[in-house]
Amino acid sequence: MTISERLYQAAQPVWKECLEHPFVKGIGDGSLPVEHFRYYLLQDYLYLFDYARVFALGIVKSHDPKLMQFFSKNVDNILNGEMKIHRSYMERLGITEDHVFQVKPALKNAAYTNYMLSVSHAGGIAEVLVSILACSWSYAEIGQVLAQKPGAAEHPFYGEWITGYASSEYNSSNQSLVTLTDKLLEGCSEETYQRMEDIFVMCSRFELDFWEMSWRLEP
Ligand SMILES: Cc1ncc(CN)c(N)n1
Repeated sequence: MTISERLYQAAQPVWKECLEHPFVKGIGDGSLPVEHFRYYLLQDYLYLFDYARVFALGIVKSHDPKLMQFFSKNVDNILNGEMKIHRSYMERLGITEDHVFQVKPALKNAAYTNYMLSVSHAGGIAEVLVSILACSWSYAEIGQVLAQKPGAAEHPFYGEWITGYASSEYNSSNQSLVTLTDKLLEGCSEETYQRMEDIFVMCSRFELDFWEMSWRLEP
């Protein structure tokens, strides 16, 4: 098995809980109350700024110009790509960016982003990659699974979120992270792999926490 296949298998029990979470199922069948999604949208917009900072640490920690360009492109993909989904919903919900910046990150949101930033500051490129990979990959999987539900991608409100994360653009960006992770960690010691798996599974658990936090509208 490749490194990424081992990581994927290690996180499957948690990702299965994410796919079965009522918040995620509510997006898939259109039953999610909009106020829950509104809460999630605000928290996730704040989250993505820190997520972009983790990618920026990849630039700081790289000595290979090609790697710096890779991480720089991903910072742009978030700030000017993925966040377009959020800005579109903000417009539909009448939320200004000024309002978003008055919102405080919820406890579990701050815990997640500070964990990713902490392991990435302390570690090297590999730690940066595996801390962002659970985020990127779990959403690619959720997007693909929800898009296969009859009518889900056509839902007048949640369809845009589903098609965004099921898009070939998002999935090819995710695949580039998977490929780079396998390349950088190929032949690593079992001790190094275990350290990476611990980070990947921890971030997967934070992903599940983020859905639960959004379902319960937690402060
Ligand atoms: C909490 C979270 N995790 C992952 C993603 C997908 N980049 C996201 N937008 N938000």
